[in-house]
Order: sequence, then structure tokens, then C-alpha cells
Amino acid sequence: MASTSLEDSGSTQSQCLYDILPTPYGGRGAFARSAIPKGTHVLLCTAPYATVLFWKFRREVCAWCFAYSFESGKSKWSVKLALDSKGSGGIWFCSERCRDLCIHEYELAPGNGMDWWLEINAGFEKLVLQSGRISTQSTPPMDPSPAVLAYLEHAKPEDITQEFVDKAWALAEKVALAESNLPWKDALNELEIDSAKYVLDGLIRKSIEETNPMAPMLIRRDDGSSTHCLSGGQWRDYLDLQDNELPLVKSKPYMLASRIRIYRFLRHLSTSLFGSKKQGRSNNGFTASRSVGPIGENLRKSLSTPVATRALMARDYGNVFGIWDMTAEDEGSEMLGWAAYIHASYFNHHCTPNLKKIRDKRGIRFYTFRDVHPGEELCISYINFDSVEQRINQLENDWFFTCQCGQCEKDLSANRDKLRAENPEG
Ligand SMILES: C[S@@+](CC[C@H](N)C(=O)[O-])C[C@H]1O[C@@H](n2cnc3c(N)ncnc32)[C@H](O)[C@@H]1O
Repeated sequence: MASTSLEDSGSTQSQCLYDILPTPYGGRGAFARSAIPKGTHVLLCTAPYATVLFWKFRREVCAWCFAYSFESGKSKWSVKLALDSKGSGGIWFCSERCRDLCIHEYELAPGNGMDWWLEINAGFEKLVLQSGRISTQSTPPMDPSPAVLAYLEHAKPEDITQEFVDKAWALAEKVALAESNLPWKDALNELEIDSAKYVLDGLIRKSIEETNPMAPMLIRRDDGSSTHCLSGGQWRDYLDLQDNELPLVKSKPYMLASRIRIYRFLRHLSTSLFGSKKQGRSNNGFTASRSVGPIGENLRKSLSTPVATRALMARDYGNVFGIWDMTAEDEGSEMLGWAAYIHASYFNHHCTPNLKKIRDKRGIRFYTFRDVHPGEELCISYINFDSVEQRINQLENDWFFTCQCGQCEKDLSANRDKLRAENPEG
């Protein structure tokens, strides 16, 4: 395998080994420009656009390189970035180097330190702890929504249309506005807290871009090898990803109420941190910050309507990658969080894929593990291999699409031939 490291790999778009083109079965996919030998790195994403490490692992997983403490024989990491002057709350790292890289990245973004970032994280942690109860269940939601939104908790798949979903979000905007200065009362379950953190991370990145479009963290890109290397991408790249809101809500109607609760929570956080436009202080026990600066102002604007939050959540399901520990697969590895690697989200699924992925600290790289012909689609596998029926079921239930890959076509046709041979009459 032609090997490169995060620090030295990279190329410009023109050196890309594939094109994003429409597929015969709908949507877009990545197609090889010419023959690609086995072992070629075809994509390196050096950093996610947005990410979340699960709340329950926040002391065990390095917030910068995603290293898992148990792999190093430790129960938790000890290098901490305190979120306030009392030292309570924090963000944990495996080493001082990782902590310093994180500080450097966020300092570079606006050019005036990283207090704003610590303040936002402290506000999030405080509101999570203040909201008290965190359910260990990921579904269904624990507390009813405000009365006017309660009907969403009982929505059925047959109720779900685009109009139904749009109306619910319009109502959510009104509710969030009316309640934003009242104390937050609902409990979020673990999945909701983790989703809220993911959305917050994406909105922070969007706000950085709006404040400073030249922020190095958004355009970091090297030259020099045949690997196609991209950093996190930009907001418009994220919006180009496939929107999966309707299929998700049709399949799991309770997700609509859940996602609206996440928006209400973040809107509440925004008022806690920044106050509403008219007032400088909130009524939530927080003092609205005076030092959040332009990034805070852009974040406040992003949360003043559900549009950006909804767009982020509409594209997480079906596009993000799990962050797994690096334990050998046969020893059973653990999912530690998830991350959006925008440029990698164009790889479709194939039941006999030609690409493998490997996590590389905060990044992810993809390489061919067999020779690829010119024009062949570059695919990864979204699932573990099973019988064709199990694969189709898993993709329909968890990914909401019917697999159109050549392997399924071949296996289904072989099954039909077998049935015909066994029942020549029927
Ligand atoms: C991560 S996205 C891949 C890029 C996507 N095709 C696009 O145009 O943005 C995953 C989505 O692609 C489609 N997809 C991926 N693999 C597929 C396959 N084997 N058969 C049919 N659709 C597939 C499904 O709609 C799935 O939800």
C-alpha cells in the first residue's frame, strides 16, 4: 500500500482519482477516472466537519485525536482543559500535545483566543447537568413536549408527509421563541444530548466560517502526493449532502419530536449564553456573555430559527461515520461517537466493496483493496456481510434504501434460479 501520513499527504482537486457523477440507480457516487491499483489511498479527510464524542465517554476519549484511554491501559485521560475558572467541567485529552493542537486550532479561527469556545462548551455542559436526568435509553423520549407539540410524540408513519414535517418545524420555531427565557424543564436522553453536541459543533464551524471565511481550519489542504486530501469542508459542502430527514421520520416518527426537542434545547442554550437580541441577560441563571464576539453573534443568529439545526440533523443520519476504537474487529470494538467527513459521504454501499476505510486520529482515509477498473464505482460497505436477505433487510431498516449493488443482483438472481430448479413446476 502506498502509505502516507496525516502530516505529509494531500493533493489538489485536480489530482483526484475519481469524479462524483450520477449513478444508474439514483443519487451520486464516486467513479474512477482511470485504473487504480490495489493499495492506493484515494481519499484522506484530515478532519471532520462536525463531530461528537459520546457524553458518557467524554473523559475516556481524547477530544482531539479520539484515542480511547482503555487502549492505553488507563481508565480515563488526565490532561484537561477546564471550562471555567473554578476548574469544574472540562474537555479531556490524551496528551498536552493534543490539548495544544486543539487550542491552536480554535485560536486560529477567529484570531482572538479561544475563550468564546470554552464559554460555549461550559454553557452546554451546565445546561445538560441542570436538566438533571439523563436517560440511559436512547429512545423513546422521556418527557412530553409542551402541550402544543405533544401530538408529535404519537405521530404514526402514515401521518408523515413533507407538509406534516414542515408544519411541525414551523410550530417548533414559535414554541422555542416563546419559551427561550423560561427555565429549561425537559430531560434529554443520551442520544439527544449527543445529537445536540454534534449540531452545536456544526453550528460553531458554520459561525467560524461566517466570521472568518479564510479560517485555516476550514481550508487546510496540502500538496504533494497522489492522495486526495481534504479537510472538514465548508457549510455549503455540508448542505450538498443527501437530505435524509423524510425517510428517517417516516421510519421512526418519534424522531421528529426528538429533533425538535434538540433544537429547543440549543435555542435555550443560545439565550442562556448570548441573551436574546433585545436583552443582554437571560433568566436562566446564566449571565449572558459579553465576550462571545462575532462568532457568538453568528451562532445566536443560526439558532434564532430552526433552519440550520434542521439542515444539520437532516444530513447526519445516512452520511456520518461512526468513530470506533481501534481494537481488532474480532475482539469487538466500541463506538465512541460519530463524525461527518463530508467528502467521504459520496461513497455508496456495495456488498463486495473495493474500498476500505481506516481511522487516522481525527481523520479518515480510504484505500483500494483490489485493482479498480476505469469508470468503476468506488464503494465501501455500510454493514457486515450476511446473506443477501439479511443485507437487504438491514439496509432497508437502518439505512432506508434498497441495495442496488451488483452483488445483491447476482445473489438474488442465483436464489431465484435455485428456487426454480427446486420447483420446476411452480
Ligand atoms: C452516504 S450517501 C452516499 C451518496 C449518495 N448517493 C448521494 O447522492 O449523496 C448514502 C445514500 O446513498 C444511497 N445509496 C448508497 N448505496 C446504495 C446502494 N447500494 N443502492 C442504492 N442506493 C444506495 C442511499 O440513498 C443512501 O442513503
